[in-house]
Amino acid sequence: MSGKLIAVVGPSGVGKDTVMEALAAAEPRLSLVRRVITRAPEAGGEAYQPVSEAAFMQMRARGDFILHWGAHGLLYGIPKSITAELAAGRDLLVNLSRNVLAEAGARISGLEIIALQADPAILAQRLAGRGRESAADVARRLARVAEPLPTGLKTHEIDNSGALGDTISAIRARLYPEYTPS
Ligand SMILES: Nc1ncnc2c1ncn2[C@@H]1O[C@H](COP(=O)(O)OP(=O)(O)O)[C@@H](O)[C@H]1O
Ligand SMILES: O=P(O)(O)OC[C@H]1O[C@H](OP(=O)(O)OP(=O)(O)O)[C@H](O)[C@@H]1O
Repeated sequence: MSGKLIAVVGPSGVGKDTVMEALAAAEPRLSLVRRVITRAPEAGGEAYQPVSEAAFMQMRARGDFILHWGAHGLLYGIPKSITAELAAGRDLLVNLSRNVLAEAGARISGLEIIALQADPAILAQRLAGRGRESAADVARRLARVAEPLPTGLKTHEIDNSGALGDTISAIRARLYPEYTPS
């Protein structure tokens, strides 16, 4: 049976990368998709493939990406090779822009969406605490307005304002109905 692509989305600072790491560590069925990003290699956070803008454009022209988008002054690409991994039955976790979900749903069968939410004051606090961006970049991230989520896709809305462990249990229960919290 084909694997499912699980897209984690939500505003900057909501905890996408943190939740994805913890989920992949807890669920042996899940692997993380490594994104291609025009971000400096030393920026930290998720494991990504850092590339120059020129290299990104070349990869895009070659058709290396199944999805790509721009946000926060950066370019992001999802390698086309994920289709072979899904066909091999692997479940994959990927951090996507909310703006590419409709396209993702049209291209990839078995897409499920984890839409993370948290209170605005918590987002501000978490972004400041993360320390990856300047104060100006944090302000821009908080002001970013995304498209509403498309309808007709299998979407799980999950609140990550509380403890990380609670979020992980809630997501596992939604993705894998046979999961029982220990
Ligand atoms: N449930 C949580 N409780 C406390 N801190 C969290 C929680 N989830 C994420 N964080 C923290 O919030 C910050 C932003 O998380 P991150 O995963 O980078 O968010 P995103 O990828 O959505 O921008 C990080 O410093 C992370 O450690
Ligand atoms: O269109 P949106 O849904 O608002 O998403 C915009 C971008 O923000 C996130 O990136 P990234 O993980 O680099 O930034 P973040 O850690 O600040 O969320 C997400 O993965 C998208 O690439």
